[in-house]
Amino acid sequence: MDLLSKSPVKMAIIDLWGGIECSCNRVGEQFFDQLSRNGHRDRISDLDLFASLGIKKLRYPVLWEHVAPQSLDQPDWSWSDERLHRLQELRIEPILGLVHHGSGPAYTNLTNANFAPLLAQYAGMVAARYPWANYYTPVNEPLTTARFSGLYGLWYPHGTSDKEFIRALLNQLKGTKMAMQAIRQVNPNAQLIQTEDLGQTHSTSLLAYQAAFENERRWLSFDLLCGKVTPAHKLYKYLIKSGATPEELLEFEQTPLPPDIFGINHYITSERYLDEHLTLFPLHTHGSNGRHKYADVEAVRVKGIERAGIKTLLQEVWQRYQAPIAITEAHLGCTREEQMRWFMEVWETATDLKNSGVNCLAVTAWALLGSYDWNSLLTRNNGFYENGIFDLRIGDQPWPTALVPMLQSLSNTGKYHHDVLQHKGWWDREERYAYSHGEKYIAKPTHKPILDKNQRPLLITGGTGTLAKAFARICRDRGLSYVSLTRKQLDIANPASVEAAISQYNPWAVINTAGYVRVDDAEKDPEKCYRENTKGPVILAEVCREKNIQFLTFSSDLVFDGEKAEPYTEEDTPTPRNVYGNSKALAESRILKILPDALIIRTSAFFSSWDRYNFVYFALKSFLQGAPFVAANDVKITATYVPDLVHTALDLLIDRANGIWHLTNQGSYTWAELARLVANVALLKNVVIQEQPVSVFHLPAYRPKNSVLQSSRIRLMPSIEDALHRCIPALMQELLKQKEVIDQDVDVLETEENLNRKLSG
Ligand SMILES: NC(=O)C1=CN([C@@H]2O[C@H](COP(=O)(O)OP(=O)(O)OC[C@H]3O[C@@H](n4cnc5c(N)ncnc54)[C@H](OP(=O)(O)O)[C@@H]3O)[C@@H](O)[C@H]2O)C=CC1
Ligand SMILES: Cc1cn([C@H]2C[C@H](O)[C@@H](COP(=O)(O)OP(=O)(O)O[C@H]3O[C@@H](C)C(=O)[C@@H](O)[C@H]3O)O2)c(=O)[nH]c1=O
Repeated sequence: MDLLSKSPVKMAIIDLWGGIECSCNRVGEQFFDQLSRNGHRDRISDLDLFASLGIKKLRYPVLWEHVAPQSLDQPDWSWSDERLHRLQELRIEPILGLVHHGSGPAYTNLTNANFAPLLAQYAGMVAARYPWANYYTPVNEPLTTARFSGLYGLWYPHGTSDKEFIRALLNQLKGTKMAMQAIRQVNPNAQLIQTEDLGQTHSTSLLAYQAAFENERRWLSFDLLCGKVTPAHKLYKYLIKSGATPEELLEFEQTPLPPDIFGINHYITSERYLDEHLTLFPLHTHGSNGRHKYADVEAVRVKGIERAGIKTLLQEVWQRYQAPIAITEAHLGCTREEQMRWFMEVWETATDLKNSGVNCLAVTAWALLGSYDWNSLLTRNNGFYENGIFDLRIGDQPWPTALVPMLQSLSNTGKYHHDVLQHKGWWDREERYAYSHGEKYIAKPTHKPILDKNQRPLLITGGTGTLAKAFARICRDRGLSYVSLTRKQLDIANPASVEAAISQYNPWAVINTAGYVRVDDAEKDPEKCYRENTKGPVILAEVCREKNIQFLTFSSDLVFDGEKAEPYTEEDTPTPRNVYGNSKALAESRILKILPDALIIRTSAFFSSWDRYNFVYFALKSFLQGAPFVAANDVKITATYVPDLVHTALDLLIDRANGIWHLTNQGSYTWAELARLVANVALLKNVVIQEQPVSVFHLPAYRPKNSVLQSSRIRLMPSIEDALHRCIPALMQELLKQKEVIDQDVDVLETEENLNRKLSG
């Protein structure tokens, strides 16, 4: 047998690199510093976590603004010495970043002629300090930084003209060339990995000229460094008109310093769409180029626009420069499975290109620790956090998300399988659209469940229940294959019924939302309550253990007796004082004995606009009816917005979290205080809330005076007030449709028209 012809073609494995979001941009006199925000500045142990991913190289900051903030004569190398030494021990090759969306220390800035020579001086000092370092990105994304600092006025020196934009760009690129020359004085083998954000601009026919301009401009950093900007270059005249001198352009042409590796940073938002039909687009997307006013939106949201996508863009880089390429930033701020799908798409594309002859070296898992406030383009400290490969909102150390085992497998074998990857990412699904090319876009919500026979689904029990319906809805939105079974289809307390359903659907995880939730009825119907809340979940746990299936189930704040003055955390021992609470506490301990990997989420007091059996709905309905609302003022709880609970539970499940977790929205209120907050958020005046001790309700089941849940493990659930602002507009719409609930006393007109305007902000 001729082995050669038979042996399968050995697929090349590209390298996995990593990188920390380390922007240090200046806005006015304030520096926005990601390394301080993500705590890496004080947590060297992160480097060991990064090493565990199997990364070969790490984009690592030795920022000018950090080492020499006052002057180049007083550098402080202590931080970078310690870190680079540790990287050497960990055999991780650093790619040293000297300026990352910054304008340099306060004694320079992007439009200052001293920027380039001072940067070169700093770079020479870095190379002298770390002569063994072989890879450098002196300035990350000079074009993006020049746009934000010289054209859009967002970052220092806040320029808003082509002149300032081009000056900022040329100074960064001159600085890059001089920096590499200074570095190569010390280490002649030092390589330049020049990074740039790469996208493509699409448009209406009227704005095709602007799109063409932007599609040429995107190459400027690379073209200038490669000496391609000759008088024949399409943007040569624009550069001269914008203040570049023929001499300085000639110098770029005659002394090129091409990147050794072209670093491509590509985001789902990198591709843009320009459209002059302003009325079709929200105000915040409107802008102008001084000639036309138009909206600038993500092309991925526009129906009728064929995006180039990462493959085509990388092929364009290869055709244009015929040089080694690496994806130097692959990151998507989104839910867990979407982050995994995005990275896998970029990884597989780069691998295919490599195997089709494009010299694609690596993909960089970017923002390993996540990033802060990119939704305000790093101009505000609002604490808006996007997790990365590690999530900083879980645990007291960076929490390894489901992307960690994925990257470990990719760096090892180039391959990885997870059931959530079998589905298209939102960027390829119909529901991504918000606009249409040249006409108003009418969304067509898709309600069909996602069950694809090639995918192992999530199996949701208790299908007719509040939580089950919310899981189904959100699984659809997240493209997660699922099957939701009602009691009739799957009785969790009947072993045969459980075996049958699990063999039929072969789920990768079981989400048990089934249960007996009538707390007061349970006092006189304990057997049924223990059957649904204890026996059932234990049977599910046993079968999941046997079949090596993940298991998520829900418990309650009512496992506690409320005697404690402070909030209850996961460390507190359950002390139930009613049948319902006891049934839940019993289930928790038995399940964790059987299946320590089970994920048990304790939560409390649901509210959402997707059901009518919750306290917020009752209160709002009473207020609109002008009826007095009686609320207990001696029972303190934490309330839970069901959509937030479901999203976080799914992320924890995909991350293979286990044990007991407290998941409620942040904040604690008495029921009376919660009712008042509801009225305030709904902007309802003249409501009557009668504050009474809970005893007036004569509830058969004991209610703890304090069942406030707090988590010592997770800090990502939004506040109750924030959730009410997202819940109440839809709930009001729902209620205002019910004519009978309207009472003149509460200014209905105010309510309907103005309220929705105010509530939707
Ligand atoms: N609601 C809340 O505020 C809180 C709820 N929880 C917990 O969250 C989970 C979901 O609660 P929620 O959605 O509000 O409850 P619902 O009452 O809305 O839903 C419970 C579902 O479980 C089903 N069910 C009950 N027993 C079985 C069984 N043996 N086999 C299959 N299905 C069964 C019920 O079916 P059927 O309609 O046929 O009875 C119902 O569809 C429960 O475990 C609850 O204890 C925790 C804290 C707060
Ligand atoms: C309806 C209503 C309730 N309340 C207060 C009093 C009392 O403490 C509590 C009782 O209401 P409920 O019966 O809805 O809540 P309760 O049964 O206590 O709710 C529980 O449901 C189970 C399933 C859980 O697991 C718990 O987390 C919790 O949410 O609400 C008022 O103050 N005013 C009202 O109008």
